Amino acid sequence: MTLHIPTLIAALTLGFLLLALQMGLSRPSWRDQPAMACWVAGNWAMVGGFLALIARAWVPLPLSVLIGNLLLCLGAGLFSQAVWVFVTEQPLPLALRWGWLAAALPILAMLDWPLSQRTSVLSLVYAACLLPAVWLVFRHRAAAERSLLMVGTGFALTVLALVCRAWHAWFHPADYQALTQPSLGQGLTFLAAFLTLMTTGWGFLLAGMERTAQRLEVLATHDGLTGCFNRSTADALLQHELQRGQRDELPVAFVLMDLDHFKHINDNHGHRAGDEALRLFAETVRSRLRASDVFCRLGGEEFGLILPATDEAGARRLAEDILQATRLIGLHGADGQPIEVAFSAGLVVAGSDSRCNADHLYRQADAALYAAKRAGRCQIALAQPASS
Ligand SMILES: Nc1nc2c(ncn2[C@@H]2O[C@H](COP(=O)(O)OP(=O)(O)OP(=O)(O)O)[C@@H](O)[C@H]2O)c(=O)[nH]1
Repeated sequence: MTLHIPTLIAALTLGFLLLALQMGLSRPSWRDQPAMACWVAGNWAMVGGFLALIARAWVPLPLSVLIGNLLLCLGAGLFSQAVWVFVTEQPLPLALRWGWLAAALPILAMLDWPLSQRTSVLSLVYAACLLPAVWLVFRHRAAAERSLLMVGTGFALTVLALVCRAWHAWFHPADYQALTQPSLGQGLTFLAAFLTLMTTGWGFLLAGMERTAQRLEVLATHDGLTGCFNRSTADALLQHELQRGQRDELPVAFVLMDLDHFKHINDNHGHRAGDEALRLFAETVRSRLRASDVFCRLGGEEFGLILPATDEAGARRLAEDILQATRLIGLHGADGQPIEVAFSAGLVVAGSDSRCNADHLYRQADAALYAAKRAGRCQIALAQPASS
């Protein structure tokens, strides 16, 4: 059995071309997603590389070898760079970019080498271009999207196929007299290397969609400014925790916090300072919570804390601690003036035997908060124990 190499090259060229066209046509510009833009560029480099290899029937062989291999090397480097940008959200380190350029230089020196030796060395060069991406994906596997793990695995298989091709070309030079020579070994390693590389493109697209879906989910459930859960998520979580508390016979505390004289911060120091106060307050609170506590922004400068398995004494201790820490937030206005940040809070505890619902608890906490404001602010008021 042999594999017809010109047919393989034509099929792979078409495959990369279709992928590049689909990615290019699905969006006029990937400028806001540099990783995808990089992958699309890599696809075009692959198409160009294969076309240059095909063109050896009409152009001088050294030109076809030089341009074809430079473009294939560039394509592999761009795929690797796309994964790097996707995972780290940083541009590729300069040293790696120069490293890839240096990796492509031996092509110049190999123009008059026998095809078998050139194939062997170039296969290792392509593999080296992909290795940083494989290393990066598996290093970040815990945080990486599942589809990105498929990309990393695809790259690893490509590297393996390229190493096999390098080995095969070195030890079976008779199979590599010409690129179009019918040979099972040459055809299989060629097909395996470039087919795995092409299919990682679909995995990369899926990883991009997976990340977009995750970000949309965070946007739908969280507040963009502070990173807290938003109001609708808070309502659902409070109801859920109340039901769990009743089932497990454990109390659930709810603390409703409202920043004091927040309008003054906005009016005197501007909305940016107001936003910064909200962000710093959220950070201060978050640094004091247990993993099971739920922190949410209920609107404007009003925040809620849902504390499962927490009694009144525990909730009050935590709220006092947060109040003290909030007063130590060192925020300054543009004029250098210190900005005082403090809050008033209403605290309510749903006992393990109470049957109250989230609305009821919220109303009680709100009444207690109102009492704290009327009593002079910067304090925590306790509501009557919640019951149905
Ligand atoms: N900077 C900023 N301001 C906000 C945001 N959301 C709401 N606000 C402002 O927060 C202010 C709330 O003012 P008030 O409801 O009078 O509350 P307050 O000044 O804290 O008064 P007390 O609660 O009685 O102490 C309003 O000026 C809103 O415009 C936000 O996301 N960023």
